[in-house]
Amino acid sequence: MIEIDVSLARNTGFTLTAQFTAPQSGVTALFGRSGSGKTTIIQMVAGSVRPDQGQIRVGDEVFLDMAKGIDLPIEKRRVGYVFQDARLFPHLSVDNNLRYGQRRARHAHSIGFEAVVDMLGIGHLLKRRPHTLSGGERQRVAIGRALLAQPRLLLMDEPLASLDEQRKLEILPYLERLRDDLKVPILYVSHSIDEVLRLADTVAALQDGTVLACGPLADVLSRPELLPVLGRFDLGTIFDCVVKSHDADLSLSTITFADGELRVPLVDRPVGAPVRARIRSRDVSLSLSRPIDVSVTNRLAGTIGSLRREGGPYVNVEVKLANGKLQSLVTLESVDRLALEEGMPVWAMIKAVAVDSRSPTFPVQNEPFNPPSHSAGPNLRLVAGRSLPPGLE
Ligand SMILES: Nc1ncnc2c1ncn2[C@@H]1O[C@H](COP(=O)(O)OP(=O)(O)OP(=O)(O)O)[C@@H](O)[C@H]1O
Repeated sequence: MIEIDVSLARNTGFTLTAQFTAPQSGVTALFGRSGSGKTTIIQMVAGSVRPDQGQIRVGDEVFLDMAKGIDLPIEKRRVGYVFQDARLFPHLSVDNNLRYGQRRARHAHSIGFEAVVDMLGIGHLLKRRPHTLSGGERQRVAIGRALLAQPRLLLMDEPLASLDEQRKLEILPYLERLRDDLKVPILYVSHSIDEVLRLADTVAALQDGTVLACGPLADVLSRPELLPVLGRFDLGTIFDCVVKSHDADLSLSTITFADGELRVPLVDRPVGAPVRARIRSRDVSLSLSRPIDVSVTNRLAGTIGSLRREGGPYVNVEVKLANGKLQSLVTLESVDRLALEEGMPVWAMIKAVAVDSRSPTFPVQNEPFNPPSHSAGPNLRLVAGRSLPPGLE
């Protein structure tokens, strides 16, 4: 396990009191708004910032124990650090930047040069100097350099933050390969829910220097405590699913999870592949009877677990499914009209286009789903089996 229990009062008035544990495997995202203390925590893990009090342990290795006077020097911590900007040596070629990382390794080389170059797709860049690379290429080299120092833990501080959307999409698959192919645990700082959703196994959500929640991604991202971090309209439910089938004509896939199936916009992964589906609470509506003549594709039967009044007209309804649960954000008016109460059976309805499905293993849909344009008309006709009504042609 990675165990962090630290406190620090900055002279700027910022106070950090963070306690959480994360598995010593996979990606743990430190997620929160700007200024919540994410970077401060990883600087403490790296050893460049010392807390006033606390302990940091990674597996058997105690990095820091202020009470016992233990403060392992930076070089003995064996952590790799990737910053927002690549910070490569400008006078060295890509090859020599990577070799520099390799020379810093004080341990047996389990991560080989060729493997890293191959995994990050930087073989063709080896002779080039950093200033001739794109931002995304530079970041891939920086990651390679950090990995070749054979870290026991990789710290990544918003490694995509300085890149435009296109470059981000370019680099995400490499990060996914890193996560899946290497056994190096990663602490990943981000304030992007999309990145977290795509990369993280565990999430520690921070606000104003405290950890609001920490645990498996699906569990943490659906917790109401996350409201200040995610905002009301981004709270939701995450299901770990498997691709069951594709319907290319309709541009839809069917994915299955513990509580049934969902129809979602076509997922670019083979049948049998794992995908994560994220359903925002605001995209889930409720019905007391089995919905028949509605356009909504996905319907799940459950019972109301709880109703929680939010600010304004909103009520968050937790719907218990046979195995899991689903959050729905409705108005107080609807709660009154349907006389919703705990224990009541309901149908939860989710539009197919509202399900954001991403692969925890490989890129799926990098772009938000765009509703079909009129050129998708033939497919729509296929669904209906008849001509579209005038005006929709
Ligand atoms: N060296 C420093 N001295 C004093 N205060 C600092 C220092 N570094 C950061 N802070 C303050 O500590 C707080 C947390 O900063 P930190 O960089 O950890 O946040 P963050 O969550 O990583 O933010 P961002 O997403 O913007 O990078 C902020 O209020 C910041 O102003």
